[in-house]
Amino acid sequence: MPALNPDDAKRLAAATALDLVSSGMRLGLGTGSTAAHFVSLLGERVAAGLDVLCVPTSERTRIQAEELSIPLSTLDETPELDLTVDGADEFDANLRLIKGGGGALLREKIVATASRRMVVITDSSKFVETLGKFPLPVEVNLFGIEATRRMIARAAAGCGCSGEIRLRQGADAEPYLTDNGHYLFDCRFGSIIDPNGLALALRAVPGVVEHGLFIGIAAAVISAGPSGVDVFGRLD
Ligand SMILES: O=C(CO)[C@H](O)[C@H](O)COP(=O)(O)O
Repeated sequence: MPALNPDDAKRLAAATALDLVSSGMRLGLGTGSTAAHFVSLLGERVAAGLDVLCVPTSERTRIQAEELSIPLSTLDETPELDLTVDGADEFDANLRLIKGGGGALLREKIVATASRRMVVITDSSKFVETLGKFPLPVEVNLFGIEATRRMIARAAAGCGCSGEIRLRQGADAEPYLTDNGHYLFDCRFGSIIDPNGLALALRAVPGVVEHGLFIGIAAAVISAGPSGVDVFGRLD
């Protein structure tokens, strides 16, 4: 097989996930460049007659899906979904993920958890032995963020956390605001030896709305790279 560049690999993973979709399904649509490939390919299938109803995980994805005339719903109208397909910033062999690089982790986690199955699509560079090279996004309420930042650092004692507020891209250096009106801390914990323990500790901080550790949520990861497609977990 000829070498794949990362974007081709993302599209290949997305195309593989599309095989899991059939008419009548209610789908969660992820956020990010890999998920955007899936939405684009899904749009082609919808134009050819595929009948699906989709819940987007971000305004960005909603706009893309709307432009492609993909039928959309909200989680309030459609609270149970068959399948969510989304990207990830990192995954390990136990299907644990870091998500939120695109800023949509809260809706992504709500939508994925409301789905019978979550299937992750990535290029193979996202595989890690130990989570934590990618800074963990933590969505926080705007009230008392310095206090919250200190509590996160204490909660992650031993991880050597330094959390930085994510800024909008561009020159204004204003904090990035999520679709839900919150800030994000990008937390450098180093190697996350105990993801379950860290997840529990973060949830115990009152100002933390949600964090980007997805544990026990993904059923499978479709990872595409130079050697083709690898599937971690089960697709059925
Ligand atoms: O979690 C996410 C958005 O919040 C994305 O799925 C994650 O950042 C991966 O993005 P990409 O597919 O662009 O590499």
